[in-house]
Amino acid sequence: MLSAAFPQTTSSHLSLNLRNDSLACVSSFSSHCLLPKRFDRRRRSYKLQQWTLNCRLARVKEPPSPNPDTLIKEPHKYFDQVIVKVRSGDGGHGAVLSMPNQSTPSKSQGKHEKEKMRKKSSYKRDFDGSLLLPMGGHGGDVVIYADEGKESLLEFHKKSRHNAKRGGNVAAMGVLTSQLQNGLDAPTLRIPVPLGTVVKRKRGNFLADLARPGDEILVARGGQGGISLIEMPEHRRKRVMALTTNVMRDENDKVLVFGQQGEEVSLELILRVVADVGLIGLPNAGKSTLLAATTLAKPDIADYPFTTLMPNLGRLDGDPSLGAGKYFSEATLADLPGLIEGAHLGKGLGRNFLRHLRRTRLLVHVVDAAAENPVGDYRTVREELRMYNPEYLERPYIVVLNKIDIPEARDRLQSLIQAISRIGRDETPSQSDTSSGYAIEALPGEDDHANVFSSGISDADGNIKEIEDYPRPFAVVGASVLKDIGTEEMLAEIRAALRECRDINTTD
Ligand SMILES: Nc1nc2c(ncn2[C@@H]2O[C@H](COP(=O)(O)OP(=O)(O)OP(=O)(O)O)[C@@H](O)[C@H]2O)c(=O)[nH]1
Repeated sequence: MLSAAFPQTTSSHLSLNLRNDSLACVSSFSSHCLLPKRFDRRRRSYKLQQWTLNCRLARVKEPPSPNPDTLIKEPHKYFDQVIVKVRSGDGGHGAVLSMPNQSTPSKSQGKHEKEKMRKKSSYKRDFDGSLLLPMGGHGGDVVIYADEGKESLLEFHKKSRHNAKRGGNVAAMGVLTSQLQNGLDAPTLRIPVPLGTVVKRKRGNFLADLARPGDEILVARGGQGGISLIEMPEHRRKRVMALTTNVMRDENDKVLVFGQQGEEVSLELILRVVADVGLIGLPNAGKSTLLAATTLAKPDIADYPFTTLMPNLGRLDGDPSLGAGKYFSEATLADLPGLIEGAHLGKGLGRNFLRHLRRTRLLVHVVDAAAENPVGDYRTVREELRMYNPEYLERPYIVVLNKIDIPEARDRLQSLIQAISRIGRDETPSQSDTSSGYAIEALPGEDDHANVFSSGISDADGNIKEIEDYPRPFAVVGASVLKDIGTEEMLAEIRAALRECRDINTTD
């Protein structure tokens, strides 16, 4: 159970423990938990005090796939997936106006007085001379955009409703004057999300993949402002209609004065980390320590599992030995939360985290070389990847045998390197293998699990492929990222593998 693995010190949001067996929601953290109020069977969600958690059952087809029966009944907390409701602003109202009482200038009035009167009635006019009547302000649009400064979707769990402002009304006292202005347009509500956020309609329609800084999408258009109408007694209408068509004929016309309503949409935001390198391994292997040692990132590090609950990103500098070309070896590293056996079935939040691998082009397997069975641990993680999406096993990767500052690890380093190097197909991935596996961009709208049963899990004869049937690592290196032993060699291997991936990609 994940609950057993969570330490007391984890933040309050971890106190949620949601089981979705038999579509029942149970809390095992009784002292911390927000208790569910009721289950909405149609939406498969529970309304909690402030949060809506979606117990989505994975869509599955056939063994060895996870299916609703085989899914591990673990707490699911979608740190990187959230439903939000946005509402654009209503349009401001126009006004029902009457023409001011104006006496027609008599012949006896002087030129000066006539000019004064003309100025007084110099209403705003269109190019054809017709009167321009003021309009209500446009309601605020809602735009979601990718912002480099944002790291997670957590804030949307706390605040899931976002409303744009309504447009301003025409501020009129009922009489048309030349000073009348349009109602103020409401500002666009711009909602920042982390790079790599996929925006979908709640019912599944793909809208956008905000992968690059500045990518944005208009998700709700603000309502149009209402128009203004001139109210005139019947006998004077003819004259005014020569000036404008906006003359009120009967009471029903008043609906035109009201601003259009804004639209409300429910959206699903899904974060897929955009990184060149994905760090994977069992909890406590030292992934966060590796990230902190090689980049400026400051992930939480502790000697209990699941310290990392959100992918942390760090920027790896280029290789100085490459001179001007060093920038080509710069890369973003993502420290992904630890995988455990059964991750592909949802255990330890595994399915949530595994999807972050899809935009990486190199995997770095971090193995605790001081653990009881490092080779077994390595196999466990490979197996989880295979079960989740076998194409991840076609991706280039290197293995870092970490913690070699510990004597037991150091003593068996060579035998571990040999054992791990032997596991897998004796070739580097071919171009045909990589054409699908290395793709850094996901297909828009493609479901995360859509590839699980693609050709990768079985060979041409339909035989299930084992770990041994997938490529071997580019390199297996020993290091202690904590004590800075072998870090440079490890970085050199990561950069070399990255260059290799780039070369493969450019020849595709
Ligand atoms: N002796 C030794 N300890 C290390 C080394 N690298 C990491 N550790 C320790 O191992 C523990 C776990 O390290 P993390 O970096 O949090 O491990 P992780 O893989 O990110 O763990 P999760 O967040 O659970 O996935 C911490 O106490 C680290 O100080 C190392 O090279 N040598």
